[in-house]
Amino acid sequence: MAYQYDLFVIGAGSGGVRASRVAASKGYKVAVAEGSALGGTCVNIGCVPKKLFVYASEYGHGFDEAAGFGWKHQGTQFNWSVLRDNKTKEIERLNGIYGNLLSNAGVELISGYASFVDAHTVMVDGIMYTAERILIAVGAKPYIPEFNGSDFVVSSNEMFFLDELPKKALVVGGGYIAVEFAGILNGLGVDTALAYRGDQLLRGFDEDVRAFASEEYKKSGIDVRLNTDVERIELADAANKNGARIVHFKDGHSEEFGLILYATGRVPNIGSLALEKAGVKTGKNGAVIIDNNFTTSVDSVFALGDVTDRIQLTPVAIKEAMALIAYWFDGKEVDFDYDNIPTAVFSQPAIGTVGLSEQEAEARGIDFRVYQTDFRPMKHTLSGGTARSLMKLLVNNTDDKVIGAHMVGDYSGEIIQGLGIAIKAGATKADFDDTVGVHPTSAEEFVTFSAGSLKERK
Ligand SMILES: Cc1cc2nc3c(=O)[nH]c(=O)nc-3n(C[C@H](O)[C@H](O)[C@H](O)COP(=O)(O)OP(=O)(O)OC[C@H]3O[C@@H](n4cnc5c(N)ncnc54)[C@H](O)[C@@H]3O)c2cc1C
Ligand SMILES: NC(=O)c1ccc[n+]([C@@H]2O[C@H](COP(=O)([O-])OP(=O)(O)OC[C@H]3O[C@@H](n4cnc5c(N)ncnc54)[C@H](O)[C@@H]3O)[C@@H](O)[C@H]2O)c1
Repeated sequence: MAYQYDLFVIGAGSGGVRASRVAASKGYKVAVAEGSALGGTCVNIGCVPKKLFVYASEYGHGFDEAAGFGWKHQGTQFNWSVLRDNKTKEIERLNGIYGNLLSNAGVELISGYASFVDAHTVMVDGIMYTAERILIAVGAKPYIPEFNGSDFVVSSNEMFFLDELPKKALVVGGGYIAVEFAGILNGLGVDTALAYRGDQLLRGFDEDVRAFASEEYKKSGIDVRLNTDVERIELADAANKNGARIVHFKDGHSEEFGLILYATGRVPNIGSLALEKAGVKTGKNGAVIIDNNFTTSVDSVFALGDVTDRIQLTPVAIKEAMALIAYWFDGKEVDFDYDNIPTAVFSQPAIGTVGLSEQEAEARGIDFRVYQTDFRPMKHTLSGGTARSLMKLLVNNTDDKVIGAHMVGDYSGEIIQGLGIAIKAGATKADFDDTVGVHPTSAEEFVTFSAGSLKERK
């Protein structure tokens, strides 16, 4: 049977743009449907605007720190609408670039939300499109638990377009988004509380990293409240929907906040797809079930990125798209390595991590040793700041290979990328030791760890 397209991609986000553009450049006839702005979550309401906000909020601390270096200024003023609108202009510029990338590659862009008609047909705005292959790359959306007053909270989506910044905010959650936005708000001068229901923030990260980061967040001015859960929320003035909210916590105390951000996870964004019409099976939280080659329960339908609920990171969605392209065009079975994915949390201070945490290495029964240090970064000898940095290296005793690297401190995200290459290439502790340090940097600690830094493990 002849189809209109070789490939129809649903969603022009991180994974969908890469897959459609590369497939078209290799000769496929490709269309991509996008219901919102080009570039998806990362470009519009994720990584990129978030990082711009992080830069903005770092200045909030920078003015204070500058005095020790001789700078004097007469007070400071922050204008939220300037930041918000400059950010939006930059994102619109990026939307244009994504449009050009797609059209230059010969991809047909169809504006609107697509839904399945059958295993080879989708519909957008009442028009049917047939394709030999259909790729689901619709990403994820915020999950907010339902409770009395959950209508009075916002998700990260709204944080990028607020009319104004509140004086006092509550962030609920303990993952990437919660700690990043708590840092942003705090740096921009908002009195910020971060409430997490568990014992410690950032579940899944190395325990030393979690404890250290949490202390640093407190030092930076965030009111970190662990073992804290919200019972219900109400408007302070029922007639003013945009006004203050009163949060009633489960421990019985109540408090007023101008804004409440729920950063309680993200779930696959399958609501508009009518997957059942194609027979595509889903699992927990609606994640599209795929095999190693990103093929769903239906041979002609594929899925990648956040909608599969594996690792929700932009470079992962992009790499998955490239692996799928190699599978389609070179017949190469996919062997995607989900180990050793470097990642950064752009909190303040930032966290960089790659490889195993101490707890994961223990759980795998590996015989390993840990080098660890924490120190006052050179900048703070004059800044008056009290922030410290943490660095940690895990080494397998059997073959001397470095199996994990973790850092809390300025530039962690930048530093961890290089360590990711070394660990992926199988570098040993001896290779790290043989590498000449870059002086004076924090990063050089990773190549100068000696027996004196060995951690005594329980
Ligand atoms: C606040 C925040 C900060 C983040 N920061 C980082 C970071 O710093 N680094 C990092 O690596 N990752 C970060 N992420 C995660 C990253 O954004 C995602 O992992 C990545 O965007 C996933 O790409 P994707 O292609 O799976 O989906 P997306 O990029 O979400 O793209 C999916 C697209 O599909 C469209 N769509 C949905 N349904 C339909 C339909 N039926 N028809 C047509 N189009 C549809 C959507 O509008 C969207 O444009 C962040 C996420 C958030 C929310
Ligand atoms: N820098 C980055 O690379 C970056 C930044 C932001 C997001 N992301 C990606 O996006 C994903 C989603 O981020 P996220 O922070 O929303 O999710 P997350 O899964 O990292 O964290 C969700 C948090 O909400 C808590 N939670 C869940 N249900 C709750 C409830 N009912 N009440 C109170 N707390 C609850 C969880 O315990 C957890 O601490 C991340 O896992 C990450 O992969 C990456």
